[in-house]
Amino acid sequence: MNDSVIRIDKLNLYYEKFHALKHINLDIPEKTVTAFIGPSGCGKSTLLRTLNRMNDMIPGTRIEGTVSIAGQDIYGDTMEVEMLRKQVGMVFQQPNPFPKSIYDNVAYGPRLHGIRQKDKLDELVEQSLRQAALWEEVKNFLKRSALSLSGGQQQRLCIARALAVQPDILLMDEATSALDPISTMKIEELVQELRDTYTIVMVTHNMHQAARVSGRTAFFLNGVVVEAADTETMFSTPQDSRTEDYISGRFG
Ligand SMILES: Nc1ncnc2c1ncn2[C@@H]1O[C@H](COP(=O)(O)OP(=O)(O)OP(=O)(O)O)[C@@H](O)[C@H]1O
Repeated sequence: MNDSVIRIDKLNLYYEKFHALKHINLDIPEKTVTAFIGPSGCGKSTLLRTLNRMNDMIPGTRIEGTVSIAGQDIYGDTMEVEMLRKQVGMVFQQPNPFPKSIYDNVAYGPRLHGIRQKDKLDELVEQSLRQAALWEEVKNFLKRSALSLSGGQQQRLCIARALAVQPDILLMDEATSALDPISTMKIEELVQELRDTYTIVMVTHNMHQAARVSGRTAFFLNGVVVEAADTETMFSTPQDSRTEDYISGRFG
């Protein structure tokens, strides 16, 4: 396992009185794809959101314990949330491009962080679209509305937008579940290309997807991480009978 870049220690999360995450201890290795799997409502997205403090936006949420990224406590007093979100990008289930041009979607983050020179922006836009395997399809239409793209292209555009601010970590919350099989395959291939450069954490309902693309898997049940292991080990020799029941399709 690569060195851990994210360390989650004794984490509890409450939505008002509801105890959604219970005493989570989990290390997430850098430059690896880690998959969160488990039945609906078990806390996968909730844990993912704690990693870039998206849960701050949900009123009534309270956490205990620590999450540190590259050694820094992200809930500590000195953490700047804007910088955290630059370091930890996120892609959601539904592609959500801005109603702007393809170019402006990708340039949005860099501009927000103060980059104004056209050459530099052009370079970042091209590089990000190439990394997201979309450049060849859109290079002649960069001024076109992002909303004119197909769902799969929109999702790759959202990945390009996330990569444009040069994050270290990319969070993907069921990023292919709204896509057709071919677009899903393209995103999976893309994730495999990105995994040597970025730390990727993905929530997926699809165990086959977890097995195909991740190096590490964590299995969740009722707000608890039951087991975390190398994906191959988890799928071939799960340690906990609940993991075995889930991956063999007995529930969920
Ligand atoms: N904003 C919220 N307010 C209150 N409860 C919430 C909120 N978001 C999630 N929950 C509850 O927390 C629990 C965990 O939800 P979460 O979305 O993290 O699960 P999940 O494993 O990602 O599920 P799914 O696979 O269906 O997306 C669920 O019981 C859910 O109803």
